[in-house]
Amino acid sequence: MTDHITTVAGVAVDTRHWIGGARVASEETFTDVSPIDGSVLGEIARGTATEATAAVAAATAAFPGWAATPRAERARLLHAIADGVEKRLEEFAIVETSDNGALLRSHRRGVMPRVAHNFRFFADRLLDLGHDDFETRGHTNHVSWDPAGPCVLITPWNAPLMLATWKIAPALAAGNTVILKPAEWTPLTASLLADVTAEAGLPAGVLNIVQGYGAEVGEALVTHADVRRISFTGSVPTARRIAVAAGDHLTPLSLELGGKSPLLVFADADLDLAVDLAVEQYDNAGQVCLAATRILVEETIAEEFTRRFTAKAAALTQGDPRDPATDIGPNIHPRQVEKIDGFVRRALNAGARAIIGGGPKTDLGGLYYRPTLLTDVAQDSEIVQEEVFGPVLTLQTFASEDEAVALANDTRFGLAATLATGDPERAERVSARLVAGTVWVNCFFVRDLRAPFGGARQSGVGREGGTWSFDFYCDLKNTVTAPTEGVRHG
Ligand SMILES: NC(=O)c1ccc[n+]([C@@H]2O[C@H](COP(=O)([O-])OP(=O)(O)OC[C@H]3O[C@@H](n4cnc5c(N)ncnc54)[C@H](O)[C@@H]3O)[C@@H](O)[C@H]2O)c1
Ligand SMILES: O=C/C=C/C=C(\O)C(=O)O
Repeated sequence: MTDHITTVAGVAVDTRHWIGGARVASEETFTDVSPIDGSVLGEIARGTATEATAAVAAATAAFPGWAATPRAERARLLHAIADGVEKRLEEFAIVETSDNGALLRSHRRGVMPRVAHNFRFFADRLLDLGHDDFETRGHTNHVSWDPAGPCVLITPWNAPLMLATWKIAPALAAGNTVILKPAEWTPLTASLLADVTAEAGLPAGVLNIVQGYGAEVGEALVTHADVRRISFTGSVPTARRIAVAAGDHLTPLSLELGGKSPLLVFADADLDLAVDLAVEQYDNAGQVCLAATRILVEETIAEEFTRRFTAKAAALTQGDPRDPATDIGPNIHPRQVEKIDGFVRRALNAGARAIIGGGPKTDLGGLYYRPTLLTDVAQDSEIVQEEVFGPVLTLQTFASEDEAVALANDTRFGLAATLATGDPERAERVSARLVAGTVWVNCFFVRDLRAPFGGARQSGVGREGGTWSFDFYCDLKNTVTAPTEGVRHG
């Protein structure tokens, strides 16, 4: 590493913050390590309240100019950023894989194209954004979508750039300025994005990126009085802290949190499809907020389901996420692996049985965990109620539709639910009864950015996506104008 630049898989990445259109170093740094092999990727600037204050000041200064920039020009710049991401897609993909250990083939084919799409989608949606004017006794009501101001966006490590741009794009489209605080385990692709936005011509201070720990720079950002919106994706305990911090200034919040989503498999389902959907839950080594980690199977088909699931899961290849043949890569961090294993140990001690897996895959080194399916688990047990965030699923059976729905909803979460059934009427009935922000019927992770996205109960507060993103990131205003002549006070 020289002059704050580190080279990751041949790609030069600046390790400093990006504040007001300039690179800014901190006195202290933290070490970013690759989960693939434990190698050091860089010494990253460790922000404090000083950098948080500077970033909010830069975002505040840039706000009036950006807010006044015509929608068409804002949209053009967002498309230019998408072009830049697409042009450097391979670099983004390999750097993200090095940093968080998710599959390179997923980053190439799915995740990084989605990053570009996040910008394109919200740019286009901005141009369509409107509201029909309406009349009240001769007065016109005109609704406008005013930009709100500087937005603090705080994001996790499991899909770093995808989840960051899912917030950055609508916030910028809306005419706001942004301060992003990426997760400290995955700081790199956000820094590359800063380069791309500069090349695209985004004015200085419109997007700022501060690196560092949540308890330090993160806390300083969410308590800042000049911040007009906070959007957070991460865990429930952190969300609680942020909500309390935001309470001081009553800063509006959007929270996208954890889950313990069910996969309901009815006897009338296409069993191969159901098994495919279940095995898909090991994607990203189980580090997916939406993952359907509680498999609920109708008891008459449980044996056959388990047989096919076991065969299918046995064919999964674990290993280096850069290898195109790999299906499951490492988990993010030794702490995360310890946490996953703790959940599994306690479940086994409480009487659970591991149908597959049940521990780390030691021959690959410390961070790989064997895909695990646990059965004989009590509904009120920790393993059924708490989010593990690793490749660990539970299997329970049900005897009736009512029981299936009762088990599915018996959780403090409500992010998503998936059901497999061959009966469209059952699909409709059950979907209507499930508590979840998204329900997938005979499919999983089909995402359309026009749809509302978020969770019920402790899976979140508010919805983002499509118009809902603009609802959150804008200060909606209604202007009521009297007729030029005639009526006053109606
Ligand atoms: N609903 C969704 O869309 C979604 C998507 C992905 C992940 N998740 C959830 O995220 C969690 C995993 O991510 P994680 O472990 O990085 O979560 P986390 O809550 O530990 O950290 C998330 C972010 O918050 C920051 N942070 C921590 N303390 C803070 C504080 N006091 N003030 C401000 N910022 C602070 C962290 O630095 C990080 O950037 C899981 O629960 C998962 O379900 C949810
Ligand atoms: O791990 C969680 C993944 C969340 C996905 C999205 O936020 C999305 O697809 O927009």
